[in-house]
Amino acid sequence: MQTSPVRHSVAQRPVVQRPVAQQPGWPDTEVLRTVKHRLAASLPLVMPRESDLLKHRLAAVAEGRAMLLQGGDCAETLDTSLSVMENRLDTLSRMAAALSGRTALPVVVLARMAGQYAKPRSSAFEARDGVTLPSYRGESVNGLEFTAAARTPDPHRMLRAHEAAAATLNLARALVGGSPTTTRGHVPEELFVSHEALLLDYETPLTRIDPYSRRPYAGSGHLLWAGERTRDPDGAHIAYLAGIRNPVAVKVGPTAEPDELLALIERLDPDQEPGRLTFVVRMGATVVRENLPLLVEKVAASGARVGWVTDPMHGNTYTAPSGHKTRGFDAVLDEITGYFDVHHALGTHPGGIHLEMTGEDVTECVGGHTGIGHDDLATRYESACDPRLNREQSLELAQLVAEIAASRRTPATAWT
Ligand SMILES: O=C[C@H](O)[C@H](O)COP(=O)(O)O
Ligand SMILES: C=C(OP(=O)(O)O)C(=O)O
Repeated sequence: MQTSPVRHSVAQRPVVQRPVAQQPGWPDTEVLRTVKHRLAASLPLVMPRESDLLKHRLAAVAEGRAMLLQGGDCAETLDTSLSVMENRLDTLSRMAAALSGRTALPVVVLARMAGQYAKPRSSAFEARDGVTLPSYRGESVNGLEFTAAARTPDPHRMLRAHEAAAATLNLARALVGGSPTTTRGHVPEELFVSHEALLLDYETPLTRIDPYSRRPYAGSGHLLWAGERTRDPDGAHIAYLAGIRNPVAVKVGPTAEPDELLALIERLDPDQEPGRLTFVVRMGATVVRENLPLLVEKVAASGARVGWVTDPMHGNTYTAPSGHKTRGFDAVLDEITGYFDVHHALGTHPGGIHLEMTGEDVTECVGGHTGIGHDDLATRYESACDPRLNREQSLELAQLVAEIAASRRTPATAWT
């Protein structure tokens, strides 16, 4: 019989009563309560010692001795397949090899996977042809189909998401542990998983007390992050992240002020624990050079030891004439270049990259050497939410980032 040393859920203990942004309006609180009890009784997906190991690896990123490659779907679906998993891991592995080969730094691979089932939305509702329904918020909340039935939030979906996460992680671990003759292509040597800690009704029941350290850890993934829309230092998401011992990250958008980052550091990393906190900058190519320097300067001056990473996707989204949400490869590259330039000028370590990407040949982002244009978007647009770089675009970008990183060495980067 499988036993787990981490089985005491803290699900029913309210972390703190605070405003909770971006939560679904569950129609039936009794069903919600039952589902939370079932999640609380289920096995965790990851173990505290694995999260501690990731924290240790991320300390090397924060200290300029390693780079982070974080990537995966915008919104995972429940129907992933073996070949999609293999292609994703193979692509991540090749990207890591490109980064590592050119910079001579180890690369920590952190998949957006096995938990990326909940999405924050700009608008709570979507209107089509005079019909208004709740926006799609990810597979753990409601369905993508534009019908009232599919769009009504259903707490049972959290159980299905948990099952899908377990199956995904199980397969990923098998692929990572498998020999090259039993798996197709490359796999990262060591794999960690991450997702946005958006749905507190999912995260809280899966939070467990580690019997060894007696401290709470998220059992749903190795690293959890707070998004741009839920990073209020006084909000419930930051209170939740403050209460767990996993490594955590926070997205930093164009409106972020130095004082907000200092407040986040105070809440999330008061002991200045190496690897505990990473800031993921997603400002947009047009503002990163202007807005980022002050933030990095003020954080560095505070003595905090956070890691910095660029997410060049979320600040560069626009709607193509066909109506598809898309991102341009050139803007993505421009934001990365600006981000590395800022760190180079300040003598700080740029840390790495966070991407929405897939190993499939989808047509969701435009540009890159294969020349995907607006007219191609409809050919294979499969994302349930935001557009991802496809396999060729991801590999091309990794080569270019490796060149940028290698040509902008900073004193804070412990180059060999
Ligand atoms: O991945 C991200 C968010 O959920 C997304 O960018 C929000 O998209 P929206 O502006 O279409 O709601
Ligand atoms: C929603 C996301 O990003 P952000 O919070 O930066 O908008 C995301 O990474 O899925």
